Amino acid sequence: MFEKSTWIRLPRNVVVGHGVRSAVVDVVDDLHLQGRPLFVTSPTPREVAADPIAADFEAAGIEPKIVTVEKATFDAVERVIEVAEAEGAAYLVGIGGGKAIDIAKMASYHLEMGFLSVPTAASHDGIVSNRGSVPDGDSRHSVAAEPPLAVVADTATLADAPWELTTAGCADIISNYTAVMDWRLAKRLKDVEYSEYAAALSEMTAEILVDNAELIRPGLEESAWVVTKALMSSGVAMSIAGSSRPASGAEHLFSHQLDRLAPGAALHGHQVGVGSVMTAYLHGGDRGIWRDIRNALSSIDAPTTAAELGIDDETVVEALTTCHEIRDRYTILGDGMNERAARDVAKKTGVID
Ligand SMILES: NC(=O)C1=CN([C@@H]2O[C@H](COP(=O)(O)OP(=O)(O)OC[C@H]3O[C@@H](n4cnc5c(N)ncnc54)[C@H](OP(=O)(O)O)[C@@H]3O)[C@@H](O)[C@H]2O)C=CC1
Ligand SMILES: O=C(CO)COP(=O)(O)O
Ligand SMILES: [Zn+2]
Repeated sequence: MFEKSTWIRLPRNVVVGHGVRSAVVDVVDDLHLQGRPLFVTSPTPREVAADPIAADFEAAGIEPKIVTVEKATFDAVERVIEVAEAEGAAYLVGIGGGKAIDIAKMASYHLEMGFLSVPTAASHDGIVSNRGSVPDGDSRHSVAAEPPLAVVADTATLADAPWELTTAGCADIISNYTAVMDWRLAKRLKDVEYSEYAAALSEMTAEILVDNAELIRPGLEESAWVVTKALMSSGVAMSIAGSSRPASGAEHLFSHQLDRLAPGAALHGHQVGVGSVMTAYLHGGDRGIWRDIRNALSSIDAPTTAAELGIDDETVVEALTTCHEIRDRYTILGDGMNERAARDVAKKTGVID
């Protein structure tokens, strides 16, 4: 008997483009959301987007409450939940980079309340996904969270954000190549749950981004457009899969371990990009696609070496040899690399000297 079932939760409205920030209030209306919103933001995004959006709401007769978070922590999620309850908020709006959006996403999951994602940085593919990532003890990887009811991505705001945030978003997408290789390997060796649609979408997203790499330049609003569409597509692949598998393999394990060993040293996307160069080598050896990945990263100004990440060589080796323990996710790292093998791959790919 056929007993399979699936439940894919995707945003109902996706609005991307120049100046669409002013459409948030219309999106709320289109979704028939009633009552008082709670905006979750962080300091810079508050200035560049949350305050102007609040003014639009006020002009429409809606008085939003705003909470500003400084760090992605569970305390911050708790505080947002408390304020939402105390103020009788009807829905949340996450306005900012990954920090603000993840906190809003996780608080709304707990509150069983809808939320809207309004990214101010094209820095990673969590802007549309059903995954939230807030450090919890030693753990750094994402967990299930509320997917947004809508995403409103203003390319004018995204293009004005620091360039390295955009290159981090690009590198997060380029790393989909190795994430999918790991997922297919795990399917073959461990028969893990696998979706060919999600894998193909994730791969195609990386391919389209690489094919359009010449459009990704600082100060070009079109870059924000190309990258944001790719981030959306990658987030949708995760929602179809019901896990971060299509966009997170061993290169993400490596990055999560760097977050523990060298907190705050580099951006998520930049770390996964460098991880992807090395795990591509592990998959395909010298004739594999590791050079293509490295060249794609270089072409959009993303780091390809430990030095460019601002992380020392020994930390890279330590992360490579220990990151398989981070979570129960089978990848090319298997049950772990020894130090000699880790040093070898990092040297052969030019990540360390
Ligand atoms: N859910 C998921 O699947 C994923 C989640 N993540 C999580 O996302 C976070 C990383 O995302 P990231 O966006 O880099 O982090 P942040 O939200 O911390 O943003 C990075 C920096 O950019 C600033 N910023 C944001 N928007 C603008 C803007 N328009 N102009 C100027 N500065 C701006 C922020 O300012 P300020 O300091 O004032 O806030 C901050 O200093 C991590 O917490 C990570 O764990 C990462 C990958 C996937
Ligand atoms: O960053 C992600 C996808 O790009 C989410 O992956 P993780 O589940 O490994 O945190
Ligand atoms: Zn990522």
